[in-house]
Amino acid sequence: MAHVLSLLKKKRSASVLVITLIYALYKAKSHFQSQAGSNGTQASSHSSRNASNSTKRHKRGKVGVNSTFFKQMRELLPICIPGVFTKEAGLLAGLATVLIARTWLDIWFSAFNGSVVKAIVSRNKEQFIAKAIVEFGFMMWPMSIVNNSLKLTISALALCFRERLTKFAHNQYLDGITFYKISNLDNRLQNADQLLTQDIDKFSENLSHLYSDIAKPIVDIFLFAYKLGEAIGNEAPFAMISYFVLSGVILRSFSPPFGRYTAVEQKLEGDFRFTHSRIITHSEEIAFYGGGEREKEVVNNTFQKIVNHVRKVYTLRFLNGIFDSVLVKYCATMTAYYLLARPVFDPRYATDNMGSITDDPTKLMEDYSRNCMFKIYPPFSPSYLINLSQAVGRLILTGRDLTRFAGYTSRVAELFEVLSDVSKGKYNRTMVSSEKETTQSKVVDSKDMKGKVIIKDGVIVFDNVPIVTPNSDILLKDLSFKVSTGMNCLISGPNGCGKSSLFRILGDLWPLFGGTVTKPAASKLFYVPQKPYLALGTFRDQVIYPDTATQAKVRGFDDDELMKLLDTVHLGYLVEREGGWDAIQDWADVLSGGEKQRVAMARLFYHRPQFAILDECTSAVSVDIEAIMYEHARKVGITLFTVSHRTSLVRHHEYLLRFDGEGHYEFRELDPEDIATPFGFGHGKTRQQSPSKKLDQ
Ligand SMILES: Nc1ncnc2c1ncn2[C@@H]1O[C@H](COP(=O)(O)OP(=O)(O)OP(=O)(O)O)[C@@H](O)[C@H]1O
Repeated sequence: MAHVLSLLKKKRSASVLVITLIYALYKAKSHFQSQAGSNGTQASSHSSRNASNSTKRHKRGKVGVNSTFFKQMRELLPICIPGVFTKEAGLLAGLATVLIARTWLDIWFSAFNGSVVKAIVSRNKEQFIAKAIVEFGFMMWPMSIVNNSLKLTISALALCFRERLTKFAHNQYLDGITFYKISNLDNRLQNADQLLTQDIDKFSENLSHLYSDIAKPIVDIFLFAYKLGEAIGNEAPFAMISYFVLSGVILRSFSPPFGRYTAVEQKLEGDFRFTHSRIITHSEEIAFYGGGEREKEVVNNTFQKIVNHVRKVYTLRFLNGIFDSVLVKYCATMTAYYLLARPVFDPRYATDNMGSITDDPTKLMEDYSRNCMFKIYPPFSPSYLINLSQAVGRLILTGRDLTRFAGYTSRVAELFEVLSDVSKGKYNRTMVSSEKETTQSKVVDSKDMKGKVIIKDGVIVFDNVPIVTPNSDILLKDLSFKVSTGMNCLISGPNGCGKSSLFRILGDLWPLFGGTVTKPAASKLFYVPQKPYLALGTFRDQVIYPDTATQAKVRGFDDDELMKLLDTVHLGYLVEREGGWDAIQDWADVLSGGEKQRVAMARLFYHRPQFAILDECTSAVSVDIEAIMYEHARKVGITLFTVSHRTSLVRHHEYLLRFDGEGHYEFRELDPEDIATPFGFGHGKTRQQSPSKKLDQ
């Protein structure tokens, strides 16, 4: 009686332990779900752009193995495996062959091990040598080759998938100016760089494993269930599989949404990476300001968010893992012991391969070891039951890992969706209303724009064109002016009034909401910014960017011709100083501010467009060199639009386009008075406009 009571007590404490564990898992899951949600929101709250990301995530709902996941996979798989006669399809076929070979070797090994155990138990030395030395010595080669071929094929497949996806993404991202639009007009993606580098890689890696993680267990389940059925009766594999299916269902309903946590983690990693890349990009400015401490605070805060998130995920994985192991491993082992021992203890269930009453002990040992004994040679297991359990267990764990994979899938699919939308001219943007302090997501489709573009040489005409920012703020309601070849135009106005925005519309960077723009083809317009972009490559590449050396040669520019361009901007000394045309340096660091601006002017003379937009691009150049460059531009027939506040530039221009920053502008001929008071407002016709308003108000 006392024994029964103590057993009952033990059972009760075991049940209490299990209930406590399930409760802890449930609490941790719900606590963490709310944390993960706020994490995503917190990480997203530092800008309106990020706010949209979190809104988007909420709208998209749970990241997991659901209909969205399968839809995303249907879109991504044809990119990874574009056809039957491709390298990827070949590798998949190869992988299937290797997987079948692996299963065959597992079956061979189970039978082989039984024979070795029998040889030992019956003290049969000849049989032992024939099996353990000769047969195994021969078979170890195919085992080793098959195992390593499996790893090789999976790695090759992952690389092929990554290559396909990355090249596909690059083709869209770097097609035209999609890369600009993704970060300036659409704000669904925050870290395109991370998506293109890390997330595609992780997705490819997981996808390549997925095939073997699903295909191999399925093949194994059928084969080993058949073999085990032969050995200990057909109900045994059926009972085992039913048990696993049931435990899989229980696990699925209790498992936290690891897929969503993976997506949040990737986003936090992207934010962290971004804070570091900003420090590298702006190192000089930060150093001058002595901003190290401030930046440290920012990067540490961003990093802390990752640490908190990952720590919580690990905790949850720990609790989930305990529950998993008990259910999938240990309870399964108990069930397996029971099924295996049944033919031995109950003659009704005995078969020729296990538990027959006439069996001698060595035969029983051989049968037992073949059917059950635990794994001794990873990764080959000598037992049907272990192989079967492992196959089902692997399938269940793959199902669980699928949620993590769904996280990567959702990020990569979102990248491709945004790339496709943006390249078709569809932007999704969160508008921030300062008056109502609200954010609102808005879809803009370039096809709905009423603006018209006419391509024509020798003239730039803006006819009632509104200057509207991507945030739908109207800087100017309708702008009209006409500049023909040879008529340089000076543009002035206070900061933020829309001078550069005008050129963004002219250069097709921003959509044209209305009116008509007449301009030459894009190749006949050239933009020179205040901070010139210096490319990776040789010194020659800086002058001819974005052409290549071969294209420059085709255009008739050898190094002597390029030297003449450099002499025009008084930079001839640079070639020798920097070690020749083929020298490769970090040009943004090596050249001074004025030198960079003069290299950009040499680049302008190399391209010799019909019209050039000079956006404060000579601010660091002395007035005399500036004059030489302007005269040269006129000599070679480049008509200039100059944004500048320098009075010295007035004499190089015929027209003035001036904004007052309150929605008004004037366009008129420059007259001698302007040299003294250059940008006096009101000499000519002034267009009155209401100040900045939202487009749809
Ligand atoms: N990508 C963008 N998204 C939303 N608004 C923008 C974007 N780029 C610029 N703006 C807004 O458009 C307005 C005009 O900017 P723009 O760069 O044209 O000014 P600017 O006249 O060239 O100023 P500055 O003389 O300082 O260079 C500013 O209020 C700016 O905040």
